[in-house]
Amino acid sequence: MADAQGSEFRSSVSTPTLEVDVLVIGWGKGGKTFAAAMASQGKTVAMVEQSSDMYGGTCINIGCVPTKALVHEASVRRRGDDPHTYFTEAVETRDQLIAKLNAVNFAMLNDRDLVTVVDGRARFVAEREVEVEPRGGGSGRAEHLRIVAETVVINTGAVPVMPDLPGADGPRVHDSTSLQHVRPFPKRLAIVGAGPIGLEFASMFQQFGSQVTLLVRGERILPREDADVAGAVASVLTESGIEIRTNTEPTSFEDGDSEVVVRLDGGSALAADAVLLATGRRPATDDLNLAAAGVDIDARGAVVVDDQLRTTAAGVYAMGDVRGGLQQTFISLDDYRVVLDAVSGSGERRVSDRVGVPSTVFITPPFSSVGMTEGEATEQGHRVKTAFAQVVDVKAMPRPKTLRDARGIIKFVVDAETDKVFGARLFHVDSQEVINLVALAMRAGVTASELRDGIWTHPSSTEALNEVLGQLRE
Ligand SMILES: Cc1cc2nc3c(=O)[nH]c(=O)nc-3n(C[C@H](O)[C@H](O)[C@H](O)COP(=O)(O)OP(=O)(O)OC[C@H]3O[C@@H](n4cnc5c(N)ncnc54)[C@H](O)[C@@H]3O)c2cc1C
Ligand SMILES: NC(=O)c1ccc[n+]([C@@H]2O[C@H](COP(=O)([O-])OP(=O)(O)OC[C@H]3O[C@@H](n4cnc5c(N)ncnc54)[C@H](O)[C@@H]3O)[C@@H](O)[C@H]2O)c1
Repeated sequence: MADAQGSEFRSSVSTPTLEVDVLVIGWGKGGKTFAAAMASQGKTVAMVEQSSDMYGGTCINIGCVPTKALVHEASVRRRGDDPHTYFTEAVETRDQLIAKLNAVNFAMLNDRDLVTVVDGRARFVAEREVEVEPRGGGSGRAEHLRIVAETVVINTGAVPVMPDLPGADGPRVHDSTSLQHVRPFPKRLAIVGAGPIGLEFASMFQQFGSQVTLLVRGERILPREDADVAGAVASVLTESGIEIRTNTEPTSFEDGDSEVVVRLDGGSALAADAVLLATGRRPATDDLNLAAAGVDIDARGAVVVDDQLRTTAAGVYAMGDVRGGLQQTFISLDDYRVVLDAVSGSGERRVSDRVGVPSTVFITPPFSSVGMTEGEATEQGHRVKTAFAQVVDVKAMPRPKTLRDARGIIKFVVDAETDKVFGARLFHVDSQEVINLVALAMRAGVTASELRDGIWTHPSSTEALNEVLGQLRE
């Protein structure tokens, strides 16, 4: 019997079975795009998502978009605004935006005749066969179901790594999701970990009015960056009022009547109103019973894939955070392109084709990077030319001054022999946009001289290229 969505149902006394061409487990960026593409090709598709709060995935609901909405609200707060009231209103603005995006994402798949949205948690019971434990409260199909498919995509994302320390499960200790709705607003916030989440929340909460202490395990933040670049970022954060404590990590969290005390190795302690554990995210594979599907995972729990994102089981692919590698939305999206090509294209696109992958950490101003650092390029034996400029000194770049934020630096690392760009670090307003231009130049083999002599709009942050790339020295 075919249901309204065109998928075949086999009813047994025990559990009804849905047979589809394509099963996507988890509403991540890559998976949802793949589901829509497959339906456009006339395939029947089942999308299983464990929470209606997550239609659209991490990025839309708890990751990139809501945090960047909060980053923006924090950056336009005036000094006189009461932090508690201002934060409460900012969270309401965030919530309204996210509710809309969640609904749009649900409709984007659910409105398609060939797609069945299933509300529940999927668990493999055999090769390309899952059982779904239903979850109520959503708008999709919520019933105990088996789903059998020809092609399966695992797109279950990642979950926070919470250190196994006494008190880490206390009421004032948060992950990046719960801190977005923290009540009351924390006057003092301690953040453990200085990856993208730790840095972004430190910058954001400092601007909302918290006294932020950033606890860094190593000797400095951004340990993989050149020392001049990492030092410039640390200086701006420190000058904005964030306390950065290096070479330290917590040993326990003691919850009291009105505060939490963070005990640190070395014997010192820190009192705070809230703690953020920003200690990394690991692939969400624990409950998938992947062994039943013949899908291998590595020591970190990531699904093992080849260069075209095939798992160790025929017909089963993995995309995004769950397969290890860079945890970024645009990587999940590019994973979709690789799998689409493997399933229904020329089959030539590969993960290893990627060149010049940019990224931005959304502190204020944003810190954007692409390609190699100076240290990496010289370690590889290249002769390099570099340029390093303070944004405030770049005369051909009035844009940051018009926005009243001329903080930051620009660094370029260029091949002294070919004039091609090895890498760039842009730490200034608009850098999240300019870095994409530099990445494209790297991919297309555009030289540093061509970027230097480019015609760019005025006043824009891109204009910095005219001046800074004129300062390259060996
Ligand atoms: C606070 C924060 C800020 C971030 N900011 C940025 C940023 O600015 N830019 C950027 O590029 N990246 C950012 N990231 C990273 C980015 O959000 C992720 O890399 C990206 O969303 C991963 O997408 P994905 O396709 O792997 O899956 P996800 O979007 O994580 O989706 C996985 C889905 O699977 C569901 N699921 C899990 N298990 C099951 C199961 N068994 N059955 C059914 N459903 C299941 C989950 O509920 C979830 O909806 C941020 C992350 C966080 C946490
Ligand atoms: N703008 C963006 O692109 C963006 C923003 C947010 C998150 N993300 C993605 O989300 C993922 C998770 O971010 P994250 O910042 O949580 O992870 P991360 O792995 O980048 O950083 C975690 C940090 O916590 C430290 N740490 C771990 N355990 C610790 C402990 N017990 N004590 C002290 N320090 C400890 C680590 O040394 C590390 O510096 C990242 O991979 C990132 O790509 C991206």
